[in-house]
Order: sequence, then structure tokens, then C-alpha cells
Amino acid sequence: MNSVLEFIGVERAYKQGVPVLDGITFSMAAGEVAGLLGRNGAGKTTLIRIAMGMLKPQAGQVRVFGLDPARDAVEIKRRLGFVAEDQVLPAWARVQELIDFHRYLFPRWDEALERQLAERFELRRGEKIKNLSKGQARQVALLLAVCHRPELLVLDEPAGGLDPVVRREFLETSIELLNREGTAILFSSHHMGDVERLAGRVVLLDGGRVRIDSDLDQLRERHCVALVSKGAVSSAAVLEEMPGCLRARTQGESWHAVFAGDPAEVEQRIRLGLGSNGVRCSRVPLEELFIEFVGAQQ
Ligand SMILES: Nc1ncnc2c1ncn2[C@@H]1O[C@H](COP(=O)(O)OP(=O)(O)OP(=O)(O)O)[C@@H](O)[C@H]1O
Repeated sequence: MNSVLEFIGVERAYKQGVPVLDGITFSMAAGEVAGLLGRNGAGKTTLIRIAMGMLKPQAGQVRVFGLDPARDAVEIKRRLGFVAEDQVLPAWARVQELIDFHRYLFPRWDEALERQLAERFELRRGEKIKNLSKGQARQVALLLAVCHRPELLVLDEPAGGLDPVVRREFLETSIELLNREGTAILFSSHHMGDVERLAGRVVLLDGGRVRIDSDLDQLRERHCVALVSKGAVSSAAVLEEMPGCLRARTQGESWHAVFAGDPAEVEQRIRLGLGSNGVRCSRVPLEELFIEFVGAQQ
């Protein structure tokens, strides 16, 4: 088994009887980049905290590099990079002092990568953390998490607090660069554009469970949106009864329906079913799929 990260039936509740995670099972292999998606409160941070050994599952198991985060924390930390959603760095420390400390802790520290990122982020090495903006402090945390070239990088909302230019810089330089060398990366995000650009796979949490675990291209190829003229069909319910329809709703003069299947094949099927040409099918952007899967349920 060469999983770098594995969740097996993980359960966790904060209040008895109100499960946040209700049997999460998925694993990641070396080199994979997965976007962890879910609405606010879906349990992404809770799952990440469990993987980091900061929280224990109440049932099930988690393995990082095949090891138990509760027992083998030191070995795991040596090979792991992690930035929390609310990462706090010591306010009194200077940027350079933190970099030096990490370089000392991690024999595999990559000075070339450190210089490259520091330059791109325009880091003020002599500045104290307390004088940095939230986004600048986050850049430092990100640099500290990646320069020892971890085998697994876990980022909880890496874009939080970063402006779009810096966000793209960070994501594209460090995520792509690290991944090219085989680092597995799990990042939670509400930015579907980032996920579409960078992740090969998406894991969507909903209702305490893994609602989708799919290769991103396959997910997009296997779903489409159909715009059906209201002249062709009397209600959304008619569309929802058709095979493969996930959801249908009104949109101006048309019905808007998401179907599982290839656009050309679904379009043909609806045309035949309705005996009408008032149908147009196209691919669905990830954001729209996300809304279709989890938007109507809460
Ligand atoms: N320490 C805690 N004590 C009690 N409830 C908690 C605690 N931490 C999280 N929760 C609850 O658990 C649920 C999942 O929270 P979590 O932070 O894991 O979600 P998330 O998917 O990361 O959300 P977001 O996208 O908003 O960051 C929420 O309902 C939250 O209120």
C-alpha cells in the first residue's frame, strides 16, 4: 500500500448525536493533487485536523505515510508540510529568524526554493511578524511549510487573505513546483477556479460523507447542463424524471437541468424523449456542479 494519506471510516462529532464526519473514507497516492471541497461547516478543517494529529477520530482510522498521527507525530512532521486556516506565527519573531529556525529543523531545506519564493512574495526578511499584513504573514507560513520539500503538503484554505496576484503566484509556483517532484497535495478551497486549475482530483464533503471523489476531468466529462425551452416541456419535474437528471430548475425562458452524461449524448436523448429540438447541452463549470450537488440540501 503506497498511500501517503488514508482515511478509513473516520467519524467525528463535537456535540453528541451531531456528526460532523460520518464515515469518511478516501486515500491519496504520491503525486496526487486533490481539492477538498464542501460548504461552510462541511467538516474540511475537522478532517484536516484529524490528519494532522491535532484531533482524534471517535471512530475509524487515519494513516499518514502508513503511520498513526497520534503515535508517530515526529516522523510524520519531518515529511509533511501544513498550513492551517488560522495559522499563527510568533508575533515577536522576524521573518528571517523563522526561516533560520526551520532550516535548522529540516535537513532537507531547499535554499533555492526559499530564495525563489521569498523573491516572488517580496518578503521583508528583516521585518517582525507583527508588522506584516495578514496576507504577508500567510506567505511566510506557506514558505515555511514547503521549503523542506515535504512528501505531503496539506493546505487549509491556502488562498485565505491573499490577493489574486499573490494567490496565483503561490499556488502556481509552490504547488506546481512541488508536485512536479512527486509531492502529494491536499488543499481545501472555496475557489473553484484554483481547484480547476491545479487539482487533478476533487473530494467533496457533504452531510458528513464523501459525496464525490473523482478525477476532475472525468467529473466534468460525465456531467452537462441542459437548457430546455419552456415551450418544449411544461415543468422541471418532467426533466427530473428523465434518466440521469440530477436537478432541474427554472431559468428565465428555459429550464436549466444538470445531467450525468456526455453533452451530445444527453442532448440527443432529451430531444428524442421530448420530441423537440428546443434543447442545448454544454459542459458544466465546477462551481456550477458544486452548487448542483450541495446547494439545494441545506
Ligand atoms: N471546536 C469545535 N467545537 C464545536 N464545534 C466545532 C468545532 N470546530 C468545528 N465545529 C463545528 O463543526 C462543523 C465543521 O466545521 P469545520 O471547521 O470542520 O468546517 P469547514 O468545512 O472547514 O468549514 P469552512 O469552509 O467554513 O472553513 C461546523 O458546524 C462547526 O461549527
